[in-house]
Amino acid sequence: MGSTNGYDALLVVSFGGPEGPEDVMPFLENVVRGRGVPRERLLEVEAHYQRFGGVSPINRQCRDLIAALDVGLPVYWGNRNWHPFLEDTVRRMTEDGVRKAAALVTAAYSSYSSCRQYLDDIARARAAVPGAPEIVKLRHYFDHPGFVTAMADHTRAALARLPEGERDTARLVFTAHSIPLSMARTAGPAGGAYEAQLRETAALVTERVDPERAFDLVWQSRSGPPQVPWLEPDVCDHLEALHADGVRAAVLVPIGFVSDHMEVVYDLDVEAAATADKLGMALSRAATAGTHPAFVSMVGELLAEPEPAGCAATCCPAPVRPASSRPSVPAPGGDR
Ligand SMILES: CC1=C(CCC(=O)O)c2cc3nc(cc4[nH]c(cc5[nH]c(cc1n2)c(C)c5CCC(=O)O)c(CCC(=O)O)c4C)C(CCC(=O)O)=C3C
Ligand SMILES: [Fe+2]
Repeated sequence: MGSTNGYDALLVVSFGGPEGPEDVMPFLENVVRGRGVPRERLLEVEAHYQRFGGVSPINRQCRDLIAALDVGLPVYWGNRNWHPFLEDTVRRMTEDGVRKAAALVTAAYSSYSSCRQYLDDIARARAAVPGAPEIVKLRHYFDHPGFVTAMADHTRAALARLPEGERDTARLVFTAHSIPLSMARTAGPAGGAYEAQLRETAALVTERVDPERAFDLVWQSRSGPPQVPWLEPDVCDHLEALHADGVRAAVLVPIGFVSDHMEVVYDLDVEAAATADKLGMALSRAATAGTHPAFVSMVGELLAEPEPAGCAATCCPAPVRPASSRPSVPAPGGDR
């Protein structure tokens, strides 16, 4: 396809995840360094990973997406929290003579966690490698027709998997990762962008699937200390509330994520599924965008767009954390 912006490579930037039992704790420590996540929560999450043999599905999904891409450029892959680390990838790109790469981040929305942290980690990796290429982050794609089409197709397929008698009245329940309220308030140029963008995508998907149907946006995977307020309601509490209102069936649509990684397969397919089971509700979970052809084509379309202006330095600032949650000694590699 070539590129109008002088890109000579595409860099896929993702979260990273463990690939075996012994990777799990060091990975989790990278993720939560300086973030004030209670130890008990960490051990709980460790058990989620160990239940799946210590292997997060996210790396396989990144490899599958990269294999499906056909953008006429060399494609590199680097993660924030596990191998292949961004810094190692940027070093390889530099050795290969890459001058200007476009970055596709596997997170579609604005917020500190889903945008700024990726930008910071790209900047840190570039700073560590002399002669590193310029890296231009592609724009947020939450409302791109490729992403919306993929999610709409997967939502229709999930509806079709419900028992026939429940399909017409099933509620669409869109989910995304909860974030602290302080982070939600400062997301995007004017604040509130994470939730507003998610609501917009949920509406766009619903419009394509069945404009008459009721839908909700709820949250999953909350962590952090209990006294810190995060976006609510949690998906499992919401299923209880729907049940109490007489709703008999729901389709969970994880629009907050682009692949069926651990937060999706554990928090929805294990936990939310158990809640629905207990309540006697029919539940079906839509696949994430993954390697849906419309999502794959979107990447080529983003590369052909005029070069994005990029986020202002003041956009999606790091949330102020309680002093007790900050490390007293900076960790090697900095505050990821
Ligand atoms: C907005 C958002 C996304 C979506 C955007 C994006 O995709 O980036 C996302 C994705 C992901 N989150 C993931 C994993 C984890 N997130 C954690 C912790 C946290 N996530 C947060 C936010 C988000 N997270 C926040 C505010 C925290 C609290 C700590 C902090 O303030 O930073 C923890 C620590 C344990 C825990 O506390 O749960 C883990 C293990 C994985 C990998 C899954 C796999 O391995 O398959 C993925 C894709
Ligand atoms: Fe997370």
